[in-house]
Amino acid sequence: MIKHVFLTGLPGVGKTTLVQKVCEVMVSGGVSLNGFYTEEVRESGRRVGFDVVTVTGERGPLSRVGNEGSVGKRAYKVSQYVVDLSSFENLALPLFQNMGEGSRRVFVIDEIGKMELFSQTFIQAVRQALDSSDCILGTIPTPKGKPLGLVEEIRARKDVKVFMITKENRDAVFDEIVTAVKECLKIPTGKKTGGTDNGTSG
Ligand SMILES: Nc1ncnc2c1ncn2[C@@H]1O[C@H](COP(=O)(O)OP(=O)(O)OP(=O)(O)O)[C@@H](O)[C@H]1O
Repeated sequence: MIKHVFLTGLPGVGKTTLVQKVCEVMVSGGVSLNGFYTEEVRESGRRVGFDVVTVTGERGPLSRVGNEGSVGKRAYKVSQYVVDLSSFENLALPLFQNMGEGSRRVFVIDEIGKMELFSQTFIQAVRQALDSSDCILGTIPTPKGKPLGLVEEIRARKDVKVFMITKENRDAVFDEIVTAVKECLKIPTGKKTGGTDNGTSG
């Protein structure tokens, strides 16, 4: 029985767009939504960092091009970006406070990547969320370089379905993702279910 759905794939293949489209369908079917997206921030056509944007539209910086000094004590670097962990935690962590209290709720976690994983509190919150009754619709990076502990845990769970997204399959796989999320929420899909599925589709 699957409880959560994650999309993986190379940067820019369309994971966030798919999550947003799936959420639109779910909301129009009466499902409530919580969680956050990560959005790139551009200035004069150049990427200068990433913002965290909650599903209700609150926004704050996750990272910016710069040096550690510009963020203060709790700053970490990923490539040329300095991660503003306090800002990330202030915006993202409160969203996890009422996990599993609503019925038929999708919790968006876009994404669980290197920047977000500097926060141990976030890691603990995601672990709790995985064991709550909310359906997580999240994104994780493709395996590359050093394994990211929590991401490996997610991939290994029997109650998680992971879809591998490519530019070629991103339109075709949409209906399958909607069906998987409905299964997590126990919304009838007209499709027979059976056994556990931890496969990587696509
Ligand atoms: N089905 C689609 N058809 C056309 N363009 C698309 C489609 N899906 C996404 N795009 C475009 O591709 C770009 C990247 O999409 P998106 O941000 O969803 O990718 P991503 O995989 O989430 O990227 P990242 O890993 O960097 O967050 C965006 O400009 C988006 O508008």
